[in-house]
Amino acid sequence: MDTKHISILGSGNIGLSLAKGLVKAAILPEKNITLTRRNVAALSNYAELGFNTTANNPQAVAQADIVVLAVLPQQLNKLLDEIKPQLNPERHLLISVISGVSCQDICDYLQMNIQVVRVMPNTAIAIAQSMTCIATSNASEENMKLVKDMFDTVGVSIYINEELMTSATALCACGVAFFLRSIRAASQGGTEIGFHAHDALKMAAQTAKGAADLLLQLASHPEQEIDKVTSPKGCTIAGLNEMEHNGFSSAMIKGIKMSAEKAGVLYKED
Ligand SMILES: NC(=O)C1=CN([C@@H]2O[C@H](COP(=O)(O)OP(=O)(O)OC[C@H]3O[C@@H](n4cnc5c(N)ncnc54)[C@H](O)[C@@H]3O)[C@@H](O)[C@H]2O)C=CC1
Ligand SMILES: O=C(O)[C@@H]1CCC=N1
Repeated sequence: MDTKHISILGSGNIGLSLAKGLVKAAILPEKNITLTRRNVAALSNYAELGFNTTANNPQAVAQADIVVLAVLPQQLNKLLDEIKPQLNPERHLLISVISGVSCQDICDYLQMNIQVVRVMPNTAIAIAQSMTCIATSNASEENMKLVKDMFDTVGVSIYINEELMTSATALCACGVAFFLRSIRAASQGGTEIGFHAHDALKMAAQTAKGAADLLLQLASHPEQEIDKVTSPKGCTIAGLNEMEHNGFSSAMIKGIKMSAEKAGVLYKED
């Protein structure tokens, strides 16, 4: 990427994961990234690494070409009030990772026609393994490409219609937690049947990684791969059917629907 300066406003879980990913992927050096947080002392480790850290959002915007909005939905309006005087539609590109807030919501609140790209990464961005969905209603093709190139370097990214952004939030961003909980549950099962907890967790995590890679590397369907595991009258189908009798698939589907509904109202709820 040409030497740009990115300011991440609201450097909490996802903001910091993004910052780590950008540096790890050598997209930008620490000195070209400014991290803001109200309690700037909480960023002292990052300051030591060479990131610029401040509680001063307008100053961070003034330094930046790309401004990433990474606060909670209910914290957004106050942040926009604070930075509006510094925003310049000719210069700044806004990237919002905020769930449930449309590009139009941001332009309307700012009363400004500034280019906004909505991006939904997940926390695996810190290790360049994010599934990132990208949408806009007003950004140029050039800026969309710039953002996609950036997020392709820290995982896999796709363009989606903006209307699907809350669905993407549930499936991909919340999804990290869903899959982690299922790995944790598998490890708890493993401990019940004889493995020490740390071994069970490692075994469950590697098994999950292998299962995901079977789909990604072979481009096959889960049921096709499941059929290869389930020997007739065997123990896999016995365990799998027991899980289904207890609502395994149904629980996952209902949870994802619930998260998508909630993601859609986070901004409006406040
Ligand atoms: N955590 C995740 O996996 C993902 C989160 N998101 C979205 O990212 C946003 C942030 O989520 P998290 O990182 O989980 O929340 P978080 O609470 O960890 O981070 C938000 C940060 O913003 C700071 N902050 C609040 N107001 C501020 C202000 N005026 N100036 C500077 N800093 C301010 C807070 O102190 C906090 O550190 C949310 O809108 C969420 O929907 C999107 C994708 C994934
Ligand atoms: O839980 C949340 O609301 C945020 C959005 C997606 C992941 N974390």
